[in-house]
Amino acid sequence: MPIDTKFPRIAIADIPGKGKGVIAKELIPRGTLIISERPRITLPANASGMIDRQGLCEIVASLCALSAEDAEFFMSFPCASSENPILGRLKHFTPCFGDDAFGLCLTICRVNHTCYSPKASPNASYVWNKRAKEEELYAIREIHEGQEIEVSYTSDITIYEPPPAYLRSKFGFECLCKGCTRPAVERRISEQRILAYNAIVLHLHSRFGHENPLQILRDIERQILIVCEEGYTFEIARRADDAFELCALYGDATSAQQWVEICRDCYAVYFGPNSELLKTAQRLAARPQDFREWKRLGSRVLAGPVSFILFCTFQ
Ligand SMILES: C[S@@+](CC[C@H](N)C(=O)[O-])C[C@H]1O[C@@H](n2cnc3c(N)ncnc32)[C@H](O)[C@@H]1O
Repeated sequence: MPIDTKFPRIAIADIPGKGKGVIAKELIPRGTLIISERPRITLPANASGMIDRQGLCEIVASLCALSAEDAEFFMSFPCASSENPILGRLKHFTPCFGDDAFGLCLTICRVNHTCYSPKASPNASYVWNKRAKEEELYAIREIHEGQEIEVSYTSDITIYEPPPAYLRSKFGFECLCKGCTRPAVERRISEQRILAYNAIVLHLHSRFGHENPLQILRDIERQILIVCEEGYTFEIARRADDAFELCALYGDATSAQQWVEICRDCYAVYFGPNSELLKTAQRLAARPQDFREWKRLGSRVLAGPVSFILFCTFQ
């Protein structure tokens, strides 16, 4: 039986094989702020890697200050019998809050992980709101009533390591998402494609000014198509940012503006209205000429995004 929370659009429910999870109680449109939650406990970031005796004492003191209800909630997180009952549970609370702390949010920490894959990918993302000092969870896709809300615990594709190994070593669980439970051959194909993608984007910037920029833009479009097929929707923003830079280096205001509008719209959905990335993208969309290296490589008409990229961006 799902348990209601103080956030009206969601409930906590049992998810087969994953313990508890968060489900939508109603249709949640893309871009919605689903949860905004102040951590009950915050700890310095260095405590998240190696917790020493002093760190453990601080954690225990913080846990003792929880209300009986919150303490019970904390204890309901999964912990293997071989693990320390506090440290084993704390590993569920590692999202970083800003650069300097990690914390325990009682509801957001119930959100399970899914890898990016052609079968399924995250429908939500979390972000730390520095001003409000709250962790926020945004819907990055439309989420249907009854659907599980899932984020990725491994967001950075450019330091790609096959997610199951990373999850095992960092969080100590075997991932049961739709991507990881695909046949091995399908997973291997995806891994090869992502590795090839990483190799190409790693050298993208060093090609600027040395190769035909139209060819580079075509390569960027091809890479965007690959990541869309593999479910890594946020990569669209990263590559659109590269394309924006290239067009701005050649002083093509129209194309630069179209590319940075993609970044702006992705950041708004992924990071909410307060993000610095969003503000920068909004500023550059209004005046691409403010790019710090505007026209450094000359003056040339390039190309904006083709329609399939716009289509992928708004899925
Ligand atoms: C942050 S907690 C999420 C809430 C947790 N399911 C619970 O019952 O409280 C992370 C833990 O949830 C489980 N989990 C999350 N995503 C999973 C997945 N894709 N496959 C299997 N277990 C998962 C693992 O036990 C993991 O250590």
